[in-house]
Amino acid sequence: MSDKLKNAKIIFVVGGPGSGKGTQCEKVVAKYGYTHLSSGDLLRAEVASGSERGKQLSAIMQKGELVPLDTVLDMIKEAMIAKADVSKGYLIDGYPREVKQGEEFEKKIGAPSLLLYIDAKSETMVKRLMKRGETSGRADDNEETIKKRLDLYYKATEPVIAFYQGRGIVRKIDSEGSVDDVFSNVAKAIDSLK
Ligand SMILES: Nc1ncnc2c1ncn2[C@H]1C[C@H](O)[C@@H](COP(=O)(O)OP(=O)(O)O)O1
Ligand SMILES: [Mg+2]
Repeated sequence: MSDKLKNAKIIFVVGGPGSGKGTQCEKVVAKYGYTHLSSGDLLRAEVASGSERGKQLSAIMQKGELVPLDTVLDMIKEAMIAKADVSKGYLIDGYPREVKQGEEFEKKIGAPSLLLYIDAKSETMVKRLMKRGETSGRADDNEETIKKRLDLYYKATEPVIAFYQGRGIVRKIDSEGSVDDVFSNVAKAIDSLK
């Protein structure tokens, strides 16, 4: 465990692609002063840098697969430490994608006090992603890759939710409603932490 992050408040934000994780996290940042770290955004930044590591990541991400665990975790940890002095807490968005990732996170960084499970129907997620794809420029926002990402989500990530349910830290948030309606429930869950 890292010293600088010893007392950090950590929230895992888990949900399918297009469920609205990023959208809700931005609102939490604005209201609570948390630091939002999206593992996907960190990885895409690495790809954009043109580094050798970025090139390898790019190939994996275009196929809709998961990148190696250590790579993601190192990037998250570096980003957390960089914000340790100013952050009220951390939203870890899109991670853990599988149970093993959660276990490694806890070994290297610390334990989450809450898991926000952003839940939308798969038709809703597909619809939102196709719309996002019109402007996002994301290589994985296309019909074929979306389908793979959803399959992988149900297979690998749903067990993550079950795992943390066992610890009693999961708050399930219905994400079918408007952005503001969803956020009012997100805010309740975060308020319940204090
Ligand atoms: N409650 C909501 N209602 C309608 N559209 C929403 C929504 N939450 C998010 N969206 C839109 C914004 C994006 O274009 C798209 C995916 O949202 P996102 O926040 O990028 O999802 P994620 O980060 O979970 O992949 O859906
Ligand atoms: Mg996102």
